[in-house]
Amino acid sequence: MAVALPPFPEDVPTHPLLVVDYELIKKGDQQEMDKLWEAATKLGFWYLRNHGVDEEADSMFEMGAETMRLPMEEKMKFEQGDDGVSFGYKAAGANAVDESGQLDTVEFINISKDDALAYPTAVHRTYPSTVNARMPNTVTPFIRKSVDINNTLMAAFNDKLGFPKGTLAKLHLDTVNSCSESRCIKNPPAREMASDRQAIGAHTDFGSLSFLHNRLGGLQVYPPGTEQWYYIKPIPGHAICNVGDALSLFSGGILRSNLHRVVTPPREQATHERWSLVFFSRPNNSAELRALADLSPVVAAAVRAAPDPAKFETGQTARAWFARRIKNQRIKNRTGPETWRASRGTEHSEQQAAAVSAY
Ligand SMILES: O=C(O)CCC(=O)C(=O)O
Ligand SMILES: [Fe+2]
Repeated sequence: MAVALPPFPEDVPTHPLLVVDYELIKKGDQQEMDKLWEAATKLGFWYLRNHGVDEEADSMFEMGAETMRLPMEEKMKFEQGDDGVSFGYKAAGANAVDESGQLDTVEFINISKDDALAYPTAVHRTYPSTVNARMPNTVTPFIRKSVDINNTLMAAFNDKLGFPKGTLAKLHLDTVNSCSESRCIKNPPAREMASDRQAIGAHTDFGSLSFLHNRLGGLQVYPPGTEQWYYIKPIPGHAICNVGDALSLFSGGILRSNLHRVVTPPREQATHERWSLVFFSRPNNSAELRALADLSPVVAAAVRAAPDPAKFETGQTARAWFARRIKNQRIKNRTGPETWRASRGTEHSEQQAAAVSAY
């Protein structure tokens, strides 16, 4: 990863994101809070600067590279399986990227927050030696800092949404099990695959907040009110944050969980390996995914104004929602287009259909 990477090209369709300063958010700066709110409600994506996690992220990329270099046979001992569990290793081609069953091209290693915080006790599962070796000095510190950042952002949303203090915090505890995890992702250079392949298919994130680090382009969003995919340009020192389904549901749709995907990096960047790193905050496993209208008049009004208020009553716990989505994107579980449809979250069905045919 020490190789110099070609710059992100100027001539591809790119969507700007608001830049939120984490230090200012921590200080409670009102203008910065307003910017965060605008970003989270309109597009659901923003850049985060001054987050202080660059060193830990670099070490996580090293851990990822060491892990992906292990023999396939070794990695497969830690494979995530087909039962809706995400923790562990996922090989390239294990997931569908669309209704037709095209295969994804990324391999990744997912490490549970619960396992990292309790290490060396295995709460959910064990990991490859390359992960264990870096658990105390790399993985756990990265996860701790990421949890802190996501919790701080969630506290800001909590107040703007009109919830009693600590409402979202209680739904995202470190003391109960959740599907929260870190993910280090490797996508091979384009010469090793057809360049029109999707690395990760169009999706909304399954949990509450995602904190993403990438170096090369390839991430694209499908903004509301458009009918096109746009690249998000990676900017050094800027993480990319986005809202997932759970926060969108808790907030009665006020916070936006937007459709995105990963494709081959643009132009000259395509011939390079693409690495990315995410920390996903997800609710307590037992949390029910529904609009918390009883806890906030703001959310209650949003639900009343929604064209289809019933969609905020999922009848599913965070754990069940997540397992359903993971399980139905696994290619081994595919029976037909209905399996892909069963893997969907809060994606707008019309927007989803337009996005897939626009590819
Ligand atoms: O690799 C990226 O830039 C984004 C990854 C992503 O969207 C995901 O893993 O959910
Ligand atoms: Fe995502």
